[in-house]
Amino acid sequence: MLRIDGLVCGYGGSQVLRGLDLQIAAGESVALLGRNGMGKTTLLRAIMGLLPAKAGKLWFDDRRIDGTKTEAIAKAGLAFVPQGREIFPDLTVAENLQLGAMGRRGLGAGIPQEIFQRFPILAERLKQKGGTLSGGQQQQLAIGRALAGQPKMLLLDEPSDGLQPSIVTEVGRAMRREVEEQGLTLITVEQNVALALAIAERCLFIENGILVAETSSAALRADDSLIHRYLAI
Ligand SMILES: Nc1ncnc2c1ncn2[C@@H]1O[C@H](COP(=O)(O)OP(=O)(O)OP(=O)(O)O)[C@@H](O)[C@H]1O
Repeated sequence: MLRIDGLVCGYGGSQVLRGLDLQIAAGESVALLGRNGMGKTTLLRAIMGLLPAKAGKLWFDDRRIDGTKTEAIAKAGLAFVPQGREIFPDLTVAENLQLGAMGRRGLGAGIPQEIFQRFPILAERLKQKGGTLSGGQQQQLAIGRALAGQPKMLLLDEPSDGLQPSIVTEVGRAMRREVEEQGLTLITVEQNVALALAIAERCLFIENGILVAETSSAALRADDSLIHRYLAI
């Protein structure tokens, strides 16, 4: 579903991604792990067309997407929930979700009801302004808004950031069900290894802008030496 060959990308003259290769099949849930500053967010932004590739090729559903505008990439079925959950604080929960639905599916698209099964709190807060929700509720709204467009693939950047443990567990369960029941393909960047293991069946390790190791979540649970090598400070 997603294929990246030799991606080089960065800011100004500095390269962050240095020839990164990656393949993700439809229906897979993959966690991207690595120390701070190794290029995880940069990779998600490059996939969404928010940062231009300096070299390399990207395909989504067999279509080249490097050099493509973000709007067209979103229409093709990719959605991104950035770190810090960028919701519209002055719009209500319902309006946030409505915009997510229309963004990809066009005017008149309704909010898919599965979103309220995933995140029941959103159904209770429909008329409340996004900015008045707690951090955990805003994260659920940000993910719900992305899912309202019924994407084929979702890119999630640090969903646990700033959330209390019980909400992290709830978000993890909701994402796992989205993968298993809706067939969503998912890439999650996450520092919280427990959450990454709960969401993903495959873990990729990034260091200095390339993928340096990969393993199944089951293997990582049994042997955490890769975590010590690529995540310990
Ligand atoms: N807008 C920017 N302008 C210049 N440099 C940037 C910008 N954003 C990130 N960088 C730099 O690019 C490198 C990779 O950053 P990136 O955010 O991709 O890392 P990360 O692996 O996601 O880590 P973190 O968990 O810290 O976000 C870092 O050295 C960072 O300082």
